[in-house]
Amino acid sequence: MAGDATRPRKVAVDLMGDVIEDRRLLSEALPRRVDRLAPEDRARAQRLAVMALRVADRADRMLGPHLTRRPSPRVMNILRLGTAEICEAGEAAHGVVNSAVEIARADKKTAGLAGLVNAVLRKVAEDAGKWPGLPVPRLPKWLRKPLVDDYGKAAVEAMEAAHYAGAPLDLTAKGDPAALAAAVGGELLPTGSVRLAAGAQVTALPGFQAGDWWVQDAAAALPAQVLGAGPGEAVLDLCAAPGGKTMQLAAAGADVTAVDISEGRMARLAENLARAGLAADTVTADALTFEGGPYDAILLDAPCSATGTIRRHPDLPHAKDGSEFPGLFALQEKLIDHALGLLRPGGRLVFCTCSLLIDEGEEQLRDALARHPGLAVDRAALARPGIEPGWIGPEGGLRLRPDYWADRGGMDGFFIACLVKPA
Ligand SMILES: C[S@@+](CC[C@H](N)C(=O)[O-])C[C@H]1O[C@@H](n2cnc3c(N)ncnc32)[C@H](O)[C@@H]1O
Repeated sequence: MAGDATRPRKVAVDLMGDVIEDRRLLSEALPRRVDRLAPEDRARAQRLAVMALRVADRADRMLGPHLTRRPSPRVMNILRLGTAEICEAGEAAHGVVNSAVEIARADKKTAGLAGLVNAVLRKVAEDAGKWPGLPVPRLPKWLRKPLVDDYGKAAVEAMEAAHYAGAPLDLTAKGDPAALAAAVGGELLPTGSVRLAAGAQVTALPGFQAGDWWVQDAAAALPAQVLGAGPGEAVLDLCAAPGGKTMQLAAAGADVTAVDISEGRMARLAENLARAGLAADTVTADALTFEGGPYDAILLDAPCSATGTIRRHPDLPHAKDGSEFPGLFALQEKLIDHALGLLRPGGRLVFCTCSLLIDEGEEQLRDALARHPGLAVDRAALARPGIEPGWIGPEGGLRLRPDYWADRGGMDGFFIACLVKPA
C-alpha cells in the first residue's frame, strides 16, 4: 500500500500515462483515476499531473544526459514527475525520490528499474541548479510547425513562455466589475474582467453562493461583449454549454436561447444559470439541425481544437496530434452557414473559437465572406474598452494570443469576428 505522500504521486503518474501514452485528455481520464481518493489527494494528484505535463519537455532535457537509453513509458513518467517536483516545485529531493522508488517497486513491470529511478533522480537533484537555464518547454512539432508558419518563431516562443507561466483566475461580474474587483481583492482588467492569482479557492470567494460572478478567462469574456446584445433582443447562443457566454448575454437583458448538443454540459449550464439567478431558454440539440428564429443576434462559440487554452490545459499538446482537427474545421464551416440562416436580415453573428490555428479563425472568416455575398464584417463591434487595435487583423477579426498582456498574466488564445447579414 502506497504511503500518504506517494498515493497522489502514483495517481499523477497514472494520469500522465493516460495522457501521453493513451492520448486521453485529463478531463476524460480524471474521474476514473481519482474517484477513490480523498478530496485533498485528488486535488494534489491533479496538480502534480498538470505541473509535470506542463514541464515534460524540460524534464526530458534534464533527464537525457542521465539515461543511456530511454526506459519504458511508465518509468519515464515516474522520472518526469520526480524531476518536475524537485526542479520546478522545489520539493525536498529525499521524499520525492523515495516516493518515485516506491511507485516503481509497486508494479512488477517497473520494479526492476527502481534502482535506476533512485540513481537518476539523485543525479537530477544534484543538477537542479541547471533547471532555470534550460529552454522553455516547447510545443510538439505537429502544433509548433503550423504556428511558426503563421505567426513566426519569436511569437511562438512568446506563446510557449505564456503556456509555461500558466493562467491566473479570471471572473466575469454579473453586475459592476469594479465593485467585484473591490469585493474579491482582484485586479480590474481593461476589458472588465476581474483577475486573481492562480490557486484562489473559487467557492470561498465572496459572492460565489449568491452567483454574483462566474469563472471565465478574460479572452473568453470578449465574444459576448463584441456581440453587444441589448435588453429585449432575441439572441441565440449556439454551442452554449457550460454557459459562461449565455450568462453574459442574459445579464445584459437579452432574451437568450441556449443550444448545445451535450446533455451533461447542458445540465451544468442550467445549474450555472440558476446559481447566477439568470434565465434563458435551454435546448439540447444539434446546432446543425436546430430550427428557430429569426434571431436579432447569434453567438456561435464553435467546437474547436482548444489550442488557445493550453496554458490552462497543458495535457492537450500531449493528448492530441492534430489528426481530428480537419473534421472540426469542416463542422465550423457548416455551423456558420446554418447560423446565418437563423439570423434576421441585418442581424449580427459573432463567430469565435478558443484556438490559435488560423484554419479556425482568419481562414473561416475569409471563406465565410467568399461563400456569402453581401455578408459584411462589423469592425466597429471591436471598438471596445481594452481591445487593442493591433489585435485586429486585416480581415477585421480579433486575434487574441496567450502572450498578450504577458506582464498581467496573459489571456487565452481566441479568434472573434462579428458578421452582419445583408438587410
Ligand atoms: C467551446 S465549447 C462552448 C463553451 C460555451 N459557449 C461557454 O461559453 O461556456 C463548445 C460546445 O460545443 C458543443 N457542440 C459540439 N458540437 C455541437 C453541435 N453539433 N451542436 C451543438 N453543440 C455542439 C459542445 O458540447 C461544447 O459544449
